[in-house]
Amino acid sequence: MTSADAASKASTLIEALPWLRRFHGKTVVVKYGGNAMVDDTLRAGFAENILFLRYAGLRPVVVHGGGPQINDHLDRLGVASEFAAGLRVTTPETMQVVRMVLAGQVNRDIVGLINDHGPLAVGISGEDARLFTAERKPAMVDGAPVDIGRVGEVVDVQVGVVRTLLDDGRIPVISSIARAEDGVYNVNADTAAAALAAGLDASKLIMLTDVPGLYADFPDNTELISRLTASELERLLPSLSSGMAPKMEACLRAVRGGVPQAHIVDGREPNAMLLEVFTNEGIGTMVVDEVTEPTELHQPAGLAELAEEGLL
Ligand SMILES: Nc1ncnc2c1ncn2[C@@H]1O[C@H](COP(=O)(O)OP(=O)(O)O)[C@@H](O)[C@H]1O
Ligand SMILES: CC(=O)N[C@@H](CCC(=O)OP(=O)(O)O)C(=O)O
Repeated sequence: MTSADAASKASTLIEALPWLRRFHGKTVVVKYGGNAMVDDTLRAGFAENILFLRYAGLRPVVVHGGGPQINDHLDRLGVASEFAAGLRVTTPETMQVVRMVLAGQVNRDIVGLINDHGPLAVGISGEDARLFTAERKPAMVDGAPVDIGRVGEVVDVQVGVVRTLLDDGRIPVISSIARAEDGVYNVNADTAAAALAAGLDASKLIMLTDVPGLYADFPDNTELISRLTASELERLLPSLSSGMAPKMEACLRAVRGGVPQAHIVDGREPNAMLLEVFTNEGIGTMVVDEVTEPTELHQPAGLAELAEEGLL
């Protein structure tokens, strides 16, 4: 290694130090989307990043989707996938497939990837210990109500099981399925992650997806919005389409629910999560509440504070 390389590596580590202190012991909910998990190298990198967060002293919680994996399975069964307002139209038969793929396949795969490095991940479904309770979600398309079947809106979150796992040093990995009085419901994973982040009083919600962030004028990709407040987002929401609508709605819900920062980050970018948490600039799109002082968000802990707390 040249001395310039060594100096640059060392300065990256030093840049991370105040952020390590700031997020030490803090809960971070990471939403892992199906489109960001289609490649083996990316999946392995995701597991490493989650472990890095955990070993750096944060309390990461994974909420996963698996839309493309559900589509593949339905395809093999000869069933067409249908979406309305960014949500899967879910018949009782489709619900069986959603549950099987998310809880039986995708959840197991993520838990296995993390546990290749040590016995930390524990997979659960949102049905377990009544983590998520849902009500049927009404949907509107072009101003008219449409029946999207067993799609749920999370109306209650019982975080006890997740806290117990975190207190035990585990990494909870959660499928976006919820229970209601009349059976199980399909919850969009962005929505589930936001509800959980608010329920846990998480310090951050990070949504990993397959775009660098929110584009101002999608599909035009010249202007990426790097930061916006909850009320700016509220005004923008009606103009958003497809996958981004539930994602940004979820960010809004998390921030309004008390989560200080919600981020959209490109899961195809190696180490995206680490760059978001441990660097001064961060990456992607960040949503914050208007009452949050920008300095509070961008100011890592000072070295003097670190020394005071015995961390230096
Ligand atoms: N304004 C926008 N900015 C960026 N992406 C957008 C926007 N509007 C719609 N999209 C689409 O949303 C997709 C991400 O949502 P989705 O496919 O549901 O991802 P995931 O599986 O990660 O939840 C992007 O790939 C992009 O095609
Ligand atoms: C109601 C609804 O649309 N549920 C989603 C749940 C999975 C999901 O959200 O997966 P991604 O995060 O990969 O998009 C679905 O059935 O596809």
